[in-house]
Amino acid sequence: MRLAVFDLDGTLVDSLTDLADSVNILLQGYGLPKQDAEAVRGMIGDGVAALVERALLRSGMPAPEIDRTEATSRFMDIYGPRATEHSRLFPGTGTALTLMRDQGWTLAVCTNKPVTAARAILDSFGLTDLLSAVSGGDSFATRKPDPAPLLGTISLAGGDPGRTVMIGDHANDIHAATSAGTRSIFAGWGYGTATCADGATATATRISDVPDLAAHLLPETS
Ligand SMILES: O=C(O)COP(=O)(O)O
Ligand SMILES: [Mg+2]
Repeated sequence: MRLAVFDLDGTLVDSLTDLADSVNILLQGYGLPKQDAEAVRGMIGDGVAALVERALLRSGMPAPEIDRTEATSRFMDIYGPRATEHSRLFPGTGTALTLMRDQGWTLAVCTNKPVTAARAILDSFGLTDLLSAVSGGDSFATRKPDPAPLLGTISLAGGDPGRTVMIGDHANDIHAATSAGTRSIFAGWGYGTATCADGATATATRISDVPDLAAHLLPETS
């Protein structure tokens, strides 16, 4: 079988506005200045604790004046209920995933976002039934760029790294794929910068290009 493992934020879902709004509600609660969405965009990709840490630092609040664990839990309380208020699938996502599933691909998600939030978001967009495995930043002992969560997701989906392609918008996704021995497609429509594509097997500019590109990287009969 052929397996396609997708990243979530910046790859399947444009979640920037809800993440930025939640960051700003958190900062406001601490009496700190707001951050614009473009700044928050560069903070996404290493999980929620890193996002909170970066936002606090950028707002001028160095450790240890605010308890980071408490701030992260506050953030999740804020973000949880509003995670799909403005978030939308990138155009063509549902069609691309359905097409790949119909072409015989097994599909999975490996995100650094906490898995409960990831599952709720995937559910709200009706994607859960298409996916054989979903893992988050708290599903395994480590997060991307470590290959372990990707390898764990591949195993949960019943796949094999040599027959897997990872699709993601961050250098973490590409590095995890390289270390895990999978092919990779850099999601050029997401939140990463051009250098995040370094080392990727291929780059796509829109998700609608992924089915053909993935089939080219992993032909059915190879
Ligand atoms: O939670 C994050 O920082 C981003 O998650 P992602 O791995 O889906 O891009
Ligand atoms: Mg991402």
